[in-house]
Amino acid sequence: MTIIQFPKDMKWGTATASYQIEGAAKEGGRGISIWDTFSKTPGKVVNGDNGDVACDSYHRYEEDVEMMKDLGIDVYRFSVAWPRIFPDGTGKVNQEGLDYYHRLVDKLLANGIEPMCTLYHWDLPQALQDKGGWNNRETIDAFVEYATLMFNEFSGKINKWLTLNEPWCISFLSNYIGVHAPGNQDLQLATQISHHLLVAHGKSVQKFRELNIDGEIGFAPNTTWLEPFSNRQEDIDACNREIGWYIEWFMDPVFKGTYPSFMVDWFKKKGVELVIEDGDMEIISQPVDFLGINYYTGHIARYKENEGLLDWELVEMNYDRTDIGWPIFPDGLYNVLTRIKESYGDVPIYITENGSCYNDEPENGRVHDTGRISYLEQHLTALSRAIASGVNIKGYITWSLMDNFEWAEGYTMRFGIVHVNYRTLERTKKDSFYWYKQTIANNWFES
Ligand SMILES: N=NNCCOCCOc1ccc(-c2cn(C[C@@H]3NC[C@@H](O)[C@H]3O)nn2)cc1
Repeated sequence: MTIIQFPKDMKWGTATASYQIEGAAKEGGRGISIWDTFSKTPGKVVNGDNGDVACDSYHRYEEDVEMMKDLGIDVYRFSVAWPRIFPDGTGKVNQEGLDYYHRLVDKLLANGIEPMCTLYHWDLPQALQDKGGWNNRETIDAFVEYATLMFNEFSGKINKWLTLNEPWCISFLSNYIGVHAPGNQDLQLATQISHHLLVAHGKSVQKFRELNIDGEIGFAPNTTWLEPFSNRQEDIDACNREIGWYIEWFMDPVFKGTYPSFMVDWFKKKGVELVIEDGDMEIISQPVDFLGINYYTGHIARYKENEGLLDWELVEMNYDRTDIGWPIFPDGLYNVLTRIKESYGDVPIYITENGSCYNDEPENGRVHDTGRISYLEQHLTALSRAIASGVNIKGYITWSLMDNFEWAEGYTMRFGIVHVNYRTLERTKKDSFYWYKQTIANNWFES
């Protein structure tokens, strides 16, 4: 047996997001989001599931914070529903919305848990989408207005802020691949949106500095890893294009002030013409205090001419898979983190999402999610290797505290360390909850 030990100042946490857990979609003055619209569009979400009730965390947040207290976490990463604050996206502020997040944050602080707030986790006010959404540069200004209000309202209570969650999902998954809201399938549109998102990120960081807000700010790109099937340059290049679509496309602008030329050239070949206004890249490359990294899975791949957007295909290597079908590929987490360190230096990193889908159900009041424990062991081992190789890891935040609305998969895919009965809303701590609790208490685990 091996002891996997973590640094003494390691922070441990859990993550959720507003649309996925809150419910109360028509309460407290909340406006409509693009996920309310998308989930109610036939065929978009499995079983026609939606976030009207979800985990009802809007009403049950006190119980949820008490579970976090029992878990012993240092930090809770949640997101704010923009439509609860600005029901029309901009203009009139909804005080009931602010009051809800004050109740949540106050409960966290009273229990010694640090709030980490994600400002945008995909639930754009529909009113803004009706005016072009992220393709309209006015949405950038609306985001800065929203961020400014939140910075001022919660200054002194919230000290860790994330501007955007998974800009690759917001832009490409939602506007090119089209499986997330608003469901467009247009590469030019998606690429331009990715740029507007980065400008919105940079402008809100600028505002954070101007307001002299006490705390730290970053953003949370999602990442993936493709291992080349051979050492042929065409296989290596193909894998670098997919990895670069998630990592360099979003991190080079923030940390280097430019888009990666190998990706710009590739997108240009696909007919994309990015419109960059004077000053955009200077705004985007505002220094951040930390980087959130989300990682779930990786693959083996090789070059295949004219295959998909980036000319690669999967090579099936019969890796174990979680219940959502994603290969279990912990070395990918190590590879992503060391690539980021090599490219961008000693930027402080929180793993802001890492977790697995296992759909185990309760048996006699227990949920024996052994697969999730194994996934955590493997990925925390990879994380400890990255720390040993010098990556500046400040904390690990697992996705997710509880089962919740998994976007296009609805409630069919469970990522929580706490089981949720969606009929009764009863919470049941899974075996992985108790494993994670012990790991947090020890700051080590036996593998
Ligand atoms: N690359 N080419 N793809 C081609 C075809 O893709 C089809 C589907 O793709 C994807 C890619 C990525 C995801 C995904 C989901 N989560 C989990 C959430 N993270 C934020 C939090 O809210 C969690 O719920 N993270 N990532 C889903 C679907």
